[in-house]
Amino acid sequence: MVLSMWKNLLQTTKEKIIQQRRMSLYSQAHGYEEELIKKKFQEFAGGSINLSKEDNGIGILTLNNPKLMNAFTGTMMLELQERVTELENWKEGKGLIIYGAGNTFCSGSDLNVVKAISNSQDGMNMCMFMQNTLTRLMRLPLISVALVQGKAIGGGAELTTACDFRLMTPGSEIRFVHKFMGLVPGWGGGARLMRIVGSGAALQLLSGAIRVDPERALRLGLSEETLSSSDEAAALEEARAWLSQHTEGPASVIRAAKEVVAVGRELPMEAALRTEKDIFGTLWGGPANLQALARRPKHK
Ligand SMILES: C[C@@H](C(=O)O)C(=O)SCCNC(=O)CCNC(=O)[C@H](O)C(C)(C)COP(=O)(O)OP(=O)(O)OC[C@H]1O[C@@H](n2cnc3c(N)ncnc32)[C@H](O)[C@@H]1OP(=O)(O)O
Repeated sequence: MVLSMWKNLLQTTKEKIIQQRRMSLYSQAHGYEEELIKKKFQEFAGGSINLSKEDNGIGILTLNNPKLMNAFTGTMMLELQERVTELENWKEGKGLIIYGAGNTFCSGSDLNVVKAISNSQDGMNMCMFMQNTLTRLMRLPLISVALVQGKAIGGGAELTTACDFRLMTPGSEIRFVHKFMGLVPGWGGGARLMRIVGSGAALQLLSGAIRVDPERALRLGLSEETLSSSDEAAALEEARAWLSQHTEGPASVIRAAKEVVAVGRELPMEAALRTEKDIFGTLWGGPANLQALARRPKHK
């Protein structure tokens, strides 16, 4: 009786955590017209967003539109949303690598789309669509890495900030070129960049549209490591090896570690502490915890 009540409580807590994570920032109440912008995106087809889920719990998300330096067409924005939903439902997942096809990361929105939706209503809807998607991406219970080869420009630079970590290859760059477009970031990249590098550095990168090479990125704490290879397959292998160090272990524990950090990053202290308590409760007395107790490991 007590056990079944405990199990029910645990289940409710888990559902509450999942619901919070998947919540969209914008709804109709904010003037957001999702169906309208989705219909518009359908008109601008090309490229794809591909996902492969590996047995080791690492997902590989490929931005695939190399003839436009992996710029986001309308259908790619729609596919990104679908792949994020797929990743939210991937219970065995522990990590995610995002990279671009053809040795370059992503050059932001397809400028043909930008031109065609340059009115205010479409622009706001596109902004809210991408903020919703990238916020859900950031909150995935997966440790995520942007593998930056070649260029991450505009919206591409913004996308890297929705990942937990950035790894750069020699000669690559991250550049917020928005000011040259008469804009500021609209996919949430400004707010996220500020939290990664601090307000002074973020302001410099945005106002100067500064080209951030791997050395500068390391200094700023924008990049975790400069990989040794610029070759696509070799760099991907290096990124896999880097990420594996952090994803080794039971999925329940790795996912919970990411969730604790994700809520700590976003919520005020008291709310973060309460959520941490809920996440802790999903692990305490669970299989990984009991097995560890039985093994009595020493951490020398
Ligand atoms: C504001 C933000 C948002 O929506 O919120 C955005 O992301 S706006 C988008 C911000 N991104 C940009 O403004 C990127 C503009 N593109 C560039 O600066 C450059 O193409 C680079 C990305 C630096 C790459 O230069 P690189 O000399 O290596 O190659 P390239 O210029 O020959 O590019 C190869 C082909 O890809 C196309 N291409 C590159 N980026 C594109 C983009 N974002 N939209 C549409 N086409 C694009 C080029 O026009 C070219 O096609 P053709 O050979 O047919 O000419």
